[in-house]
Amino acid sequence: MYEIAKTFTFSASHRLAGLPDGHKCRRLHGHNYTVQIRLSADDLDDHGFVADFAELDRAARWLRENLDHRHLNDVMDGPPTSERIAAMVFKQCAASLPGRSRLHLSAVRVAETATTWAEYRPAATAPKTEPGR
Ligand SMILES: Nc1nc2c(c(=O)[nH]1)N=C([C@H](O)[C@H](O)COP(=O)(O)OP(=O)(O)OP(=O)(O)O)CN2
Ligand SMILES: [Zn+2]
Repeated sequence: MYEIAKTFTFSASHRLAGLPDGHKCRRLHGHNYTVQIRLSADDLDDHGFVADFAELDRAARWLRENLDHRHLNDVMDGPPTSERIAAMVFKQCAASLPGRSRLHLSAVRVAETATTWAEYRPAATAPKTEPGR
């Protein structure tokens, strides 16, 4: 299987109001989010591409138009965690991809900081855990 990826950024504010009293993330704050969108295929097209990287630009349009410089609590129902943002972006990007069965949106990864990330991928393509773990 081949996989391509492109990374996008957006800036937004949020607060995670359901966290315990005193947790710093209950307070209004913001992040420069990084979103990596990954597209896979079992074979390549006539150009030797999984898909033109421009396909990923199109998939990310929703992200730029709907999340950049927004307050994420206003955009989402429920807590705007990285995990839930990744799932939301995945669903939106999947809907905007061309309807060619050769291509699969394999994962969306969201990072709030340089050292943390959360990823959403459909269960069918999730890596298997080792027995006994
Ligand atoms: N599993 C998750 N945990 C946390 C999330 C999340 O989306 N998923 N989000 C937060 C907050 O948004 C917080 O702003 C980020 O927390 P953290 O990485 O701790 O941020 P810092 O830059 O302050 O990191 P330090 O290592 O503490 O300096 C919290 N948890
Ligand atoms: Zn935060």
